[in-house]
Amino acid sequence: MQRTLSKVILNSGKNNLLRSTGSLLNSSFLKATTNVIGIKQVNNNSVNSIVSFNDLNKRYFTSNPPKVEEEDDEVAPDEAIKVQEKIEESEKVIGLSENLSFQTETQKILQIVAQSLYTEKEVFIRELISNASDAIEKVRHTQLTNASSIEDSSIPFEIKISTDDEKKTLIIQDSGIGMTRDEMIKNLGKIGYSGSGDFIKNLGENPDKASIIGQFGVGFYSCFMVGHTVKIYTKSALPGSKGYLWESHGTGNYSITEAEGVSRGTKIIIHLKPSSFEYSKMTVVENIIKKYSNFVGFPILLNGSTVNTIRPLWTLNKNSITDDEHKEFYQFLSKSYDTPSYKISFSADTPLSIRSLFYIPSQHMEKYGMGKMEPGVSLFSRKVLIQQKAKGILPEWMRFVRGVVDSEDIPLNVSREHLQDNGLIQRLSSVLVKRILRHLKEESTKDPIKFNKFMEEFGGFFKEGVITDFNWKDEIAKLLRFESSYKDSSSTGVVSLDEYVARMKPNQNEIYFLSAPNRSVAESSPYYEPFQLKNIEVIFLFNSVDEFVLSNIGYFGEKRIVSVESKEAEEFLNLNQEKRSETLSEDEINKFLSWVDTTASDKVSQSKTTNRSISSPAIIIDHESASFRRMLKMMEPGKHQDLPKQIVEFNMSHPIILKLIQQIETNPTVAKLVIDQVIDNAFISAGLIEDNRQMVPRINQLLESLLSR
Ligand SMILES: Nc1ncnc2c1ncn2[C@@H]1O[C@H](COP(=O)(O)OP(=O)(O)OP(=O)(O)O)[C@@H](O)[C@H]1O
Repeated sequence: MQRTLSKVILNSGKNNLLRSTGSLLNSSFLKATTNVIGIKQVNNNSVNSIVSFNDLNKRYFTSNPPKVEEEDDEVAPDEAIKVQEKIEESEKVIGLSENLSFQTETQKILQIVAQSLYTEKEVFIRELISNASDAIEKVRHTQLTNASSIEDSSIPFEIKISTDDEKKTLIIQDSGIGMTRDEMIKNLGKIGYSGSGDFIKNLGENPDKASIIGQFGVGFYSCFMVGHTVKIYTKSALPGSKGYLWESHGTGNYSITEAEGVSRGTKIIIHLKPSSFEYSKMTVVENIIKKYSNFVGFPILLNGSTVNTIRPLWTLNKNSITDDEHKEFYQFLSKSYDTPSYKISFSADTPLSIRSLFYIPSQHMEKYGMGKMEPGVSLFSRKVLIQQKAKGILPEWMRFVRGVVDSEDIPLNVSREHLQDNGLIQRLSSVLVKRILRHLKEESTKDPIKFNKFMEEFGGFFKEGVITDFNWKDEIAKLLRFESSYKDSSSTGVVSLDEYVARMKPNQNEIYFLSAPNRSVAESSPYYEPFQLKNIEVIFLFNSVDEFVLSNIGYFGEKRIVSVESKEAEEFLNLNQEKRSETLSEDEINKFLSWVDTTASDKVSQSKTTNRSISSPAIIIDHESASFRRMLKMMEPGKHQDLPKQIVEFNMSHPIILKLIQQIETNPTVAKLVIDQVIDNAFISAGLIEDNRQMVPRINQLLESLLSR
C-alpha cells in the first residue's frame, strides 16, 4: 500500500500527472493513508488546492532541486519530493498560497549573503538561535507586562532543534513572539534598513563585503547558505492570530499560505543543499550549538535533550550566583581546573550596554615557557556568541583574563577580522579595562597579602602593559609592587608606588630605585649607603626588566622616578649633605685627580670628588644603566658592546685614597695597580663589570706586594 501510493506521489513530479491525480488525492482516502505513509504535508496541500500542487511543482522542479543519487529501488524516489514528503509537520496549510517577491534590494543582499557573507557556514545556526532567543525574550517581556495578551501562554519558553539525517533537514522551533502575515512580509521580505538601495550601490565591488553587510540585520537569510528550501510556520503571540506557512528557495520569490495546527512562535524547516548535508547530523549541530549558543538564556533542546546546560551567569544578578557556579563557569571558559583568584562582574546600560564577567586565574603557564597565552575573553551580543577568545576586547597584555562580555550594542555580524579597528569595540574595551584595573586596585587594599601574591604571579603582564600600553600605564603603575629598603613589622614585604610616595621626605621630589641582583647586594651598595644614612626609602629592583618598566612610567603623578646612580640623586644628596671637611688641600686633590685622568684614561672620562657619605673610596655616577646593558645584550647576544668611559667620584677622606696619594711618586707601580683596582671596584658596585676574570692577575700582584712589605 505504502509503496503503491508512494509511486503515485513520487511520479507526480510531472505537472499533468499531478493534475490528474489531484482529485484522487483530494478525498477521504488521503486522510486514511497519510498516517500510514507519513506524507501529511503534500497531501494536505493537495487537499486544499490544485494551485498548491502547481506551486509545489514549480518550486521543486524549476529551481534547481538538489541532485541526489538515485536509490537502487524499483520506485527510485525523487529526493526533492521525498524530503518534502517525509517531513513531520503537524501543521496544515489552508487556503491559497500568496506568491510574493522579495524587495529588489533584499534579493541582491540575499544573493550576497548566500554566497559570500560568512566564511563559516555553520553560523547560520547561531543566527537562527539568536532570532529564536530574541523572539522568546519579546514574548516573555510581553507576558511579564501584560499576561492576558499572549496566545498559548502556557507553552514553555524553549528552543527546539531537530535533525533528520535521512530527510536532510534541520528544524529550529521557538515558542517566541511569532509573526503575523504583515510582519513576515515586513521582516523577512525586506531588509530592515531604509537606505538599502544606497547600501547595495556602495557595496559595489568592495572586496570587504562581509564587514559592510555585517552592520545590517541579515541574520535570517544566512539559512539560505545551507538550504535550498526554507519553510517557516509561524503564529504571532497576539491573541486570535492565525498561523502561516512562509516558504522560499532564497531566490526572487516567497509564498505565504495560511496554516492551521501552528503553535505560537516560529518553526523553521531547512531542506539542506547537498553541500550542507552535514547539518542534518545531530553531533555536528550539537557541537555548533555548544560553540556558539551554549549560554543562550532559554533551554535549547536538540532532538529532545537539553544542550545548553550552563546558565549565562553574566546576565544574572551577581548576588544570585554561588561560588561553585562561578568556579564551574570559569573552568568551562578557561578549560582549566584551578579556582580563579578574582572574579570581576560589571554591568552598565550607558553609554554602552554591557554585561560582563571576568575571572583571573590563580596561575599561568607562560612563566613555564609554554608560549604566549591566547586572549581569553569571548564576545557575545544578547547571549549569542559573536567571537570566542576575541582579540581587541582587552589589550594584549591582559590576555590572562578569562571571561565573557555581552553587549547588545554590538551587531552579531560585526567583522571579526576587524574587531580591533571597530570604534564601538574600542570604546567597550576602554570601559572594561578601566573597570578591571579599578577592581584590582580595590582588591589590593581589601586583602593586600592576597593581592601581592597575585602580583607575584601575574606582575609580568602588568609590566608588559606599562611598556606596551601607553593609555593605561599610569593606572597600571598603581598596581605594581616592588621590594624596597622600607622595613616595618606590618609591611607585606613589597611596596606600591603610592605607599612609597606617602613616606617620602618633605623635600623629596623623586622616587629612587636601585637595581641589584639581590637584596644583600642592594643593601651593601655604595649607592644605597647615603640614602640609608638619611633614612630615605629606595626601591630595590632585582629583575633587569624592572628598570625599563620604571623608566617607561617616568613620572608617578608629579614624582619623577630616578636611579640612585643618577645625576638627580646626586643633586638631591648634595642638598641634604653638609660639605665634607677634606683633610687634603685643593692643590693635592687637583693633582690626584689629574693623575687619575692620565693613569686610568682608558676607563675614566672625568674624575671628581664626591659629596656622598660613602664608605667606598670611589663611585661611578650618572652612568649607563647596567640593567639596560644586560637587556641590550640579551636582545643582540652576539654583539659586543664596548663599555664607555665613566665619571668616577672619589672619596677624598677614604684611607685608601689618602695612602695612595702618598705613594703615587714613591711607589708608582703599586699606585697604578691600586687605582686600577679601586676604579674596577667602583665598576663592580655599579654592576658594569660583566667578567671580572681580567682582575685576577692584578689582585695577585697586589697580594704579592702586600706580603713582601
Ligand atoms: N524566530 C523568529 N521569531 C520571530 N520573529 C523573527 C524570528 N526570526 C526572525 N524574525 C524577525 O525577522 C527579522 C529579521 O531577522 P534577521 O535575523 O534577518 O535580522 P535581525 O534579527 O533583525 O538582525 P540580526 O542580523 O542581528 O540577526 C527580525 O528582526 C524579527 O523581527
